[in-house]
Amino acid sequence: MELSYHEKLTLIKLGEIGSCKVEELVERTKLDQVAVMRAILGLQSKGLAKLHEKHFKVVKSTELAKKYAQIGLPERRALKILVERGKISLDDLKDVLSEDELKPIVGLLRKEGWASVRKEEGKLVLEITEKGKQALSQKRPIDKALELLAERSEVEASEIEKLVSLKEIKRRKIGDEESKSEREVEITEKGLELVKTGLELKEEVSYLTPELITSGKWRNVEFKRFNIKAPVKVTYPGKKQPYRAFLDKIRRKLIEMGFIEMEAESLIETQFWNFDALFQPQNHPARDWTDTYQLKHPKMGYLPKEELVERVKASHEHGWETGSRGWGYKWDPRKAMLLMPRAHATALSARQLAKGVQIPGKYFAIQRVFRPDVLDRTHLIEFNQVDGFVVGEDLTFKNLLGILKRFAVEIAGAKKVKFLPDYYPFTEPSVQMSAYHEELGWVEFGGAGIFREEMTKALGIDVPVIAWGIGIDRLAMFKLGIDDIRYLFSYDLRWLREAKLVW
Ligand SMILES: N[C@@H](Cc1ccccc1)C(=O)O
Repeated sequence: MELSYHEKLTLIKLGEIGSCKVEELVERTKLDQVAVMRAILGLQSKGLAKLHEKHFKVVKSTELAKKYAQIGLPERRALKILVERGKISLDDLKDVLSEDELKPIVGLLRKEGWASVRKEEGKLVLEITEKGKQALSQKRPIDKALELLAERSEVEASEIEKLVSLKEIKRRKIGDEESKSEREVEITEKGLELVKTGLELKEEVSYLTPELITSGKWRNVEFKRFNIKAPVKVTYPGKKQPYRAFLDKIRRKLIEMGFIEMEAESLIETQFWNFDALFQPQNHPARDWTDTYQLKHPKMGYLPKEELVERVKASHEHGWETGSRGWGYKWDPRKAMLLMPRAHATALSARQLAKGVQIPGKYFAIQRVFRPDVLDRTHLIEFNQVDGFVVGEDLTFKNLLGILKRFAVEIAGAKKVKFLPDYYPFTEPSVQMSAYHEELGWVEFGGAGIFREEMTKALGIDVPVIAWGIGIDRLAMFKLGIDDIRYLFSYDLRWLREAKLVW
């Protein structure tokens, strides 16, 4: 049987006396009250000790009791005078009794049979009796009760009641009644046996310290077991915003998979990087104000170095050196300069390719993007995309599907994936990917494809680039257990405190 150090110590001490009050065990073990109680309860649950709770009444002495113990009860004080003088009037008692005490004194003395009472010349006269003469040297039960109370200040009611009634104590205002309980512990047969067979009392420690290790003392101590299932007070330590934590986990995963994070300096982009560099024609309907936001002020930004702009222009107009015929229209640099909040994270991929990349190389970005929509439970005008690409000599469409599948498994925890043909102006071929989620069913996960040569060549890349863009907010909703996408940005303290992130 496994006993804690406190339990062992308590059991050994209890074994020495068999049974005692909890307080006594506190004294004997030199542990604090809480530790002893916990040990006793532990021993009790193992059948080694029993805790009995006793309820009883006590009488607590009052200030008056202490005073009376010194100067004597009123009737005794009166008796003293009587004994001295033999015969007195009430006035003679005024020096030794207060007004309150004076009132009932005649009745008291008579009841005790210590004095006879007569009227002489219209005045009450008290005269000592034989009994009265003896009384001074005798203790009545009430005198004994008073002594007890004065001595101990708290006496078990049953003890007092052997002398006088509690009613009498109260009437004389020398004691107040109070209920008390006392806990007594008793060792059981089983406990006694265990003590007899000898318990090894090793020092128990709760914390492993450097000193314990370096001194080698750890060999001689016992490590306290923690009950990690014990209920505790709920606390809300500071933590990351749940959605932020989710995004950070995705970032971590991608970094672990060997991806390099792309930089994004701002949320604002020129149309050049959002569209033109991606071979998206200037008359493409997605460039319309209904599909993207436009910046009112300032309206325009800067284009990159001329050489690059020229290549992009040539690609759009006639396909440049790619063998493609391009889109066959007059490319307008002023349109490319318009500023907008970034509408997809693929803009960052274009920027990275133009900046230069490691070949082979893998890149990603987690980016806030903006698109006009009507806000509701499942739509926000801003959301997050994870975009990325892999660049390398021999990459094929098959590699793309393999990577996407891995993503769906690693990021979404999907068991199955499905690819459907799709269209994007910047990829050929293009696919749309859906991931099967146990609870959500088929979830559209994102788009992907091989970047068109008209795009990559203009950006200075001569090898295949496979690319994808994934929307992760629906996944976040699921992981965070919410059914309203607006909650991702909620200030609701309760949600912020309690939202769980199970990866
Ligand atoms: N940018 C596309 C996704 C995509 C990225 C890269 C390649 C193909 C498609 C979107 O926002 O839907």
